[in-house]
Amino acid sequence: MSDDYLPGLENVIASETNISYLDVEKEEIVVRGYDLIELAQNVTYLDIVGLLLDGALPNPDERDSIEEKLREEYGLPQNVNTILQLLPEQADFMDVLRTGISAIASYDVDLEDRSREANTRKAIRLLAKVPEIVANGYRAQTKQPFIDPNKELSYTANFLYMITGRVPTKMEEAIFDQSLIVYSEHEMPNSTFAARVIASTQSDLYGALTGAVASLKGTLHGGANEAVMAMLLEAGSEANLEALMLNKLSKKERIMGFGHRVYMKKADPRALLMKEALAELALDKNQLELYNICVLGEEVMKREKNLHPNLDYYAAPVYYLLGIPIELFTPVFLAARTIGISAHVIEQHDNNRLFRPRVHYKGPRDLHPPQQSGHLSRKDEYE
Ligand SMILES: CC(=O)SCCNC(=O)CCNC(=O)[C@H](O)C(C)(C)COP(=O)(O)OP(=O)(O)OC[C@H]1O[C@@H](n2cnc3c(N)ncnc32)[C@H](O)[C@@H]1OP(=O)(O)O
Ligand SMILES: O=C([O-])CC(=O)C(=O)O
Repeated sequence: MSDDYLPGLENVIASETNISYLDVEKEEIVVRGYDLIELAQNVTYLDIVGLLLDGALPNPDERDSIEEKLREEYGLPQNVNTILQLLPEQADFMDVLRTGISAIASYDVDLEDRSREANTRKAIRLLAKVPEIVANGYRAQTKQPFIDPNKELSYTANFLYMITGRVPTKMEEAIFDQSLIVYSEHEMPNSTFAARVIASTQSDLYGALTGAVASLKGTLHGGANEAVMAMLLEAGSEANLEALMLNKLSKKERIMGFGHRVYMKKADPRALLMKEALAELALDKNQLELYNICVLGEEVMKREKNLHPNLDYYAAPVYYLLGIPIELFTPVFLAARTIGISAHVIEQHDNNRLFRPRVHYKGPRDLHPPQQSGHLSRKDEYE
């Protein structure tokens, strides 16, 4: 047994993978051989779905076929919608999503089949249904009618439409699609690791994704995008944001949306892309003040802590301007990441080794319980 202990498994290699790798030196997020940022600038989210599931970028016919399969899987069982409606009003939307994903598992006739073909079918089913759980979960909680998926719209436009009730403009659709790509896959974050750990017991994809939802909810991970928006709104102006951030830092509080376990003092390339998207969107929507506030926040953190923004910092205001309710920012992240996590679960099932690490035990040894007189041992009771 190795004696090395690295808290938080920092820099520990936990898997071999053909899916993705963060090459921090080259500032590249390698996804199946491509640079994720270059992909986000040139292809669509459904191309990424094909790439992650099949290992190669789909041609236009193959992409259409993926979209067709997704459309065939649109729709939630009525009972699942009822479950979403029965959750209490104060339910957190990541908990709603976790419940919804857990509930649809029981409707899958392939549930116990771990073959690549069955897992791929499950991944497509999840990709079709998770956006609807996100949208319906929100609509149920806010007492609004559900919006049926619109098969005339692209996968991406339909996702936004089910949330906001409005067909997005071409520009909004393109920016949302780009955000789904940059959120789609990121090597071995806590949520993907959680999913692989679960899958390594030969548990199913739905269970692994459900565990990943719980992981992603935390503010040190996906939950940061909602916390970022809360901070930006609380500030409301550049002057206030600087004061707010300095106050938090003086109290040794973390500023959400900054820092990263792997990038550390380097920039997250995805944040830079979302910053560009924010500039475009802010200009289009006459909201340049929001863009300027964000840029100032970035400058303050660079100056005070030499920390860069991560994806969540710039994705948050982008989602805000797209009209997505703040409580859905992290659920949308999970929806986008469903494909990456599915690819990891499939890879884990294809080449499995049970995760079962050891510990450095630091507790006491050689203690004994008090020997109570009159207390019958189980053996005595049966004699
Ligand atoms: C898409 C995503 O999930 S990206 C992550 C989203 N999460 C966030 O944005 C939450 C805010 N960020 C953080 O809490 C951290 O940067 C993490 C959790 C993402 C990474 O943390 P770790 O790798 O564990 O870094 P660690 O906690 O060791 O921090 C190193 C130093 O930077 C500081 N630091 C790191 N992030 C921040 C931050 N956001 N605000 C203030 N200080 C920070 C730490 O206080 C620490 O300082 P110290 O050495 O003086 O004690
Ligand atoms: O990689 C991580 O640890 C967190 C992250 O940025 C992501 O999941 O997108």
